[in-house]
Amino acid sequence: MKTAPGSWSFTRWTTVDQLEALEVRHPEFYARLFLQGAHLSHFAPAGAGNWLWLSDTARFMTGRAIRGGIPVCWPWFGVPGKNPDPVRQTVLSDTPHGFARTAVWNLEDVRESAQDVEISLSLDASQDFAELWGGRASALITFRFAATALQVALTSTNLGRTPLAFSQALHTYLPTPDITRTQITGLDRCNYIDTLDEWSRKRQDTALCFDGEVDRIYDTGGADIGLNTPATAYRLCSSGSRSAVVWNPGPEKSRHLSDFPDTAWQTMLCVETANAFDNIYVLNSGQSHTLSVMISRLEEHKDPS
Ligand SMILES: O=P(O)(O)OC[C@H]1O[C@H](O)[C@H](O)[C@@H](O)[C@@H]1O
Repeated sequence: MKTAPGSWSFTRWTTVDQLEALEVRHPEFYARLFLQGAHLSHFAPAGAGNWLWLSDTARFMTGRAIRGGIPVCWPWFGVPGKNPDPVRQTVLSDTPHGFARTAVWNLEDVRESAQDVEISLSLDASQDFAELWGGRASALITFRFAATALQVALTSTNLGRTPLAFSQALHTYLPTPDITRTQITGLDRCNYIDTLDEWSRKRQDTALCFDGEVDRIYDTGGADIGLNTPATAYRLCSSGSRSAVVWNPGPEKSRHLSDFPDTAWQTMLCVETANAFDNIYVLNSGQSHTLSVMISRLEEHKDPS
């Protein structure tokens, strides 16, 4: 059922510090979605805590990326200079992760039912970002919240006359009670770029465990990814994605990160649904591409160790 503003049953506008957000209080789940960055900070089925990690020192300020939740990195991922030529040539800025995560998106649609809520936001990147980027494109993002899963789908459309290259990520921050007892499955036998070892190419032979800083771009070919923490297990099923970025800043880098407590690396990690480096994609004029992830989680369980 599509509903107009004012007739929403579960969704309402709210303001957090300087930022406007939509808050969904559905009997089955809670969510908070900021217009700036199309940034989801909270998703929690009834009776559960936030499935997403959000920094205790996150700031909700105009033009500032929120530390935690799901930042949208678009139309480029990472440092522009590290992107392959077709992406780098379009970028006119040094800013990492594109402009979408600090741009104000437009509300397109809210659909509510007894089972789920869907919210769509759009960003027109055809003119306003000309100082930062040489492309002309639009982005449409749809969040679908339900008791058992969170789904995010980001569609990019090339509005220009010539082919346009993109890198991108749904930069999901997830919580763990203890990063040293956290494991990622589904990446074994995948090749990856180790950005901490001069961007050398390596192969993952086992499940991925953490014993310090990790910053890697995996070639997943679209495989599902599992995350096992001492408290629970997540499953991330993607489509339109050929990369996964796994990031934990470790103790040293944490001290220099904005809006990030020094010890927070012990209780978070990012598993990013992406198309990056070798897996950038090029859209012809008028063509669209959708990147999506569905995140589900087991009930919290007692630490087995
Ligand atoms: O600090 P930010 O710009 O939000 O970036 C945070 C992190 O994002 C990604 O995971 C990159 O792979 C990391 O190299 C980067 O440090």
